[in-house]
Amino acid sequence: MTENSPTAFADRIDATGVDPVRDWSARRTYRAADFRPADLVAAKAGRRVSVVLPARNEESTVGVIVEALRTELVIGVPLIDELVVVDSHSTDTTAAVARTAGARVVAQGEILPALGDVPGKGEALWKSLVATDGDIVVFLDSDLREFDTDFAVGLLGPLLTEPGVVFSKGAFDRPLDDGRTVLPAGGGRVTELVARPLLATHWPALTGFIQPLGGEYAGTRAALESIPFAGAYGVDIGILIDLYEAFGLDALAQVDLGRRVHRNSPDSALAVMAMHQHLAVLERLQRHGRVAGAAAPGDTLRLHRRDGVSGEFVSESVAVAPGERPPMREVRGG
Ligand SMILES: O=c1ccn([C@@H]2O[C@H](COP(=O)(O)OP(=O)(O)O)[C@@H](O)[C@H]2O)c(=O)[nH]1
Ligand SMILES: O=C(O)[C@@H](COP(=O)(O)O)O[C@H]1O[C@H](CO)[C@@H](O)[C@H](O)[C@H]1O
Repeated sequence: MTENSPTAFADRIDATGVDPVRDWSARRTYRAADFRPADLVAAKAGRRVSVVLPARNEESTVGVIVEALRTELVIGVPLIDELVVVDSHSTDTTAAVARTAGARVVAQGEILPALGDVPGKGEALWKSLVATDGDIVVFLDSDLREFDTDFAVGLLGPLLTEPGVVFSKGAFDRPLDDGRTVLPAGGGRVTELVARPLLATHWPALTGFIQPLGGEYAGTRAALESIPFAGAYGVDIGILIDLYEAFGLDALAQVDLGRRVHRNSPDSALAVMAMHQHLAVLERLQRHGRVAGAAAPGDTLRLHRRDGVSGEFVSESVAVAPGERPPMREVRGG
């Protein structure tokens, strides 16, 4: 148990009105613009940085992302020491496009073959730890549109400059591409309908994370190699929960990366993704002793939006206490 572990961390507003999540957010929310690549190169102080892109059938976007990272943050300034694409059983030209753009491409199935291979993003990220050697590892999705290398700079910022921070997660606006146009909001459907309510119920301390499922995050190798990786799309929420349980909230940070546009899957695919969240959370409820009765469930849903005036993210808390009524026959004395 760390000084910030759940049993020590007052997960909800206490009697004095102190809101620990709001205090954490004020202390550990950064902006990509807070960090300059050249300053971060100096801050590396001998540490190596690996950037990993898990990619399954991303031929239309992976090349642009790799080329931008290589041009600006490998050749332009030596911030990134290795740029690796994990080819996650693609059936298109993802591997060739990524290689041509300058990435080292590793086939997911060829890493740790003795341990077999499980389809899914979680396997790609877990195996990437074997295929890379950086002291800090940055994960970026390969289906991003409008990619900006500030995503990597921002995520590396707190890890290279804030002692004690072992993990940083991207925060951003989530437009929704409905196939005809890109709507300004509406993305992050599994986040809003599944992950955020699950965390509000079981891990209120993590409700300050604006995008708990976003695929853009970074961690120290030591921290990432100390926790299990949930399979498939449960990996993202699993890493967040397990690093919180192991290192406490103040070791985690989030960085405002602006706006994130990616390929939006159909609802049918999101149902499977949603089930991955439930399975990852259920496993962690048991593992971290948050079984029923160990702690009162959260009763507040913290919603985030970008303020039109300040341009900063603001949050509002909605009380959620549905309660329950007893069987009517008991009320009637039956
Ligand atoms: O089996 C898989 C599934 C997904 N991905 C990658 O993981 C990232 C996030 O997946 P996806 O875009 O399908 O999720 P979404 O962002 O739509 O929730 C993308 O770079 C995918 O190419 C992967 O490497 N292996
Ligand atoms: O945030 C979400 O709800 C989902 C789906 O996003 P959209 O509704 O398609 O914008 O996307 C995220 O979730 C996946 C599962 O954790 C991550 O792997 C993806 O990187 C992330 O984009």
